[in-house]
Amino acid sequence: MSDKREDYISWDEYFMAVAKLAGMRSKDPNSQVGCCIVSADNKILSMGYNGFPRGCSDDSFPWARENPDPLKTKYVYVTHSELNAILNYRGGSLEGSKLYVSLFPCNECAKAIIQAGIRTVIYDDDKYDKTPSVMASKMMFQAAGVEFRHYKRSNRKLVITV
Ligand SMILES: O=c1ccn([C@H]2C[C@H](O)[C@@H](COP(=O)(O)O)O2)c(=O)[nH]1
Ligand SMILES: [Zn+2]
Repeated sequence: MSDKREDYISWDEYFMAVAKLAGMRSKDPNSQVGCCIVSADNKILSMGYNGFPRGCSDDSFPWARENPDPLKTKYVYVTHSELNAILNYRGGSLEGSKLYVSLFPCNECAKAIIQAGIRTVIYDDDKYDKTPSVMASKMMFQAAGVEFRHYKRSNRKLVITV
């Protein structure tokens, strides 16, 4: 008779939780986005979160969403979680991999995802779904044959004491 645990987390729970854990590193006060790239055989290849590029200090660059001067907003500086995860990968090709992300990718990330050869996107939040950026992402994914599916929340609470 097997003594195997039965309440272990699923692959989807595991990778989305890792993506969200990465997002907890973000200094963005409004949207903390995390990403986890996984091989076709379920090995974690890379992770990323939204943040300013190396050398661009969180103490000198702005996290504001709105300002009459665009140079005083975060948007022109922040590197998105998906791009960071792609750029953080040091192993060669991401061809055929899967990408878990806590927020649906914007059009710029969609381009990078497609060009990196990532084949599947599993996303959680889709709060910007009616924006031209996300609509463009979906059109590009469909044209490029990148599958995207909404993460089905189990609503399980995972408690980690650190
Ligand atoms: O594909 C994406 C889209 C957005 N992000 C990051 C970029 C920003 O830091 C936030 C969005 O900020 P809002 O205040 O919600 O406009 O999310 C990303 O990492 N990936
Ligand atoms: Zn993006």
